[in-house]
Amino acid sequence: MTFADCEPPQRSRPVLREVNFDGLVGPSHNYAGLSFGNVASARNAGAESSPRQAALQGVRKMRRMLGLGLVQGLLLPHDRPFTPWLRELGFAGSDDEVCAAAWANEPALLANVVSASPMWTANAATISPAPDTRDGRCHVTVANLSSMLHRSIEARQTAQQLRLIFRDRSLFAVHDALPAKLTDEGAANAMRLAASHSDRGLEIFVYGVDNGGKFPARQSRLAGEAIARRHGLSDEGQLHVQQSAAAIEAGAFHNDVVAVANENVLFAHAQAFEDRERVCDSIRRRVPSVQIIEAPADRVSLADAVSSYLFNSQLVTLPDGQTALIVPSECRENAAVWAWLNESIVGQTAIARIEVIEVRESMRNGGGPACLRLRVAMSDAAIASVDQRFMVDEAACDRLERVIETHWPDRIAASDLGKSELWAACRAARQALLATLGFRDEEL
Ligand SMILES: NCCC[C@H](NC(=O)CCC(=O)O)C(=O)O
Repeated sequence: MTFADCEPPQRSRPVLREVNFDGLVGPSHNYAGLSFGNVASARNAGAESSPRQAALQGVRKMRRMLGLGLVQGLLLPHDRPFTPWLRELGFAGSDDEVCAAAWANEPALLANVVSASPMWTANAATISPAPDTRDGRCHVTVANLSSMLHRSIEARQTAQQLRLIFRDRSLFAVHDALPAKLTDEGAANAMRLAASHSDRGLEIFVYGVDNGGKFPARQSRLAGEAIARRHGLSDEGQLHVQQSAAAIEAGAFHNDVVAVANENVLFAHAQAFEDRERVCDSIRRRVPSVQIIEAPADRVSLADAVSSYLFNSQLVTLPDGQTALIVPSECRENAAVWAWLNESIVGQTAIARIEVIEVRESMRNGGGPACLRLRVAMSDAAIASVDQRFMVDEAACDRLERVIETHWPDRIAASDLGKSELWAACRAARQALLATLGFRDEEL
């Protein structure tokens, strides 16, 4: 059965466009090696970071998207070091005393509340656009990110921002994070396939299973099922798929390291899913117009997919209807990946065009172009309803660059994490950003 068979014809169906909300890289961006199973994070543990370069690379990415005619939004860095969390663990005194005591007690505790990990907004929430849901609203579930300690701290502040952005409750429903045992990493493990953004879609939830491998599975099946239920998806409109154990073992800690979808195009590694044939058959049955573009393992190994982040590209529809793949520059540096893309993909498949962008600072923590954005398909009325301080145009990029250049630390070395100068610089930088964008203290 396809959607066309079971749906009444939709009258005056609004046109939806995708908005990408990029996470602005926070002033505390550093390499503390906190994400077990994320090979880039482990490899770069202890290296010196450049928060300023990282944030500027992010703004340049937003400019590129605007230049392509796409709609761009942003999510803000969280309060760091996040002392309320340390206080819950019993540390007391002034903010600096709390941080110093945590550092002296166990440096990793402080590293957790300093991490700039909210930049990867593909993990902020899972989105079900309006055409997919029973009540016709766009549903949003904040991710609990409970697999990794540093990321489990994010949900509270993320929820606060998403409620500010999606404030019109006739158009949006923002749900709190699921209970921690239902590990949920948000949109990085969800894909949507539909004839177009405006049509009713098939939402694919990809979960992992822990079966004695060396790396943890970070998304539970129960989380995807709970999200589908609370968002009001139909049975035909959801599919729950197991990520392949081989992909997790190769370092694909989220599905978006091995697969990405846009409208009716699915771009994936042949070893992305546990039961590939069955998954592809169910997708083809439910979305008859789907085009599945697969990288065979003999052209692109899982190791190449993970090191180049080929599938962590943004797959987008340009205003002229063409499909473009926005790849990280690491793809151009990988001979096998670059040859396959140019010989077999561009112009030979639905992917008409490739854009190369550089987000190297984020990549070194395992976050590519797709990790840095939360995509939300919305009608123009819904776009107009969001808090416009979270929408980005060229002038906003100019303002962001100025505040980053003035306030973001140039470098952070591992030993800097315990220094009060760094904590003060991070607080001041965020305050300057909030003031620049017109936020009052009590709002965030
Ligand atoms: N979607 C990309 C997420 C990358 C993220 N990296 C990190 O948190 C690295 C943090 C550190 O090692 O400091 C993660 O693994 O969740």
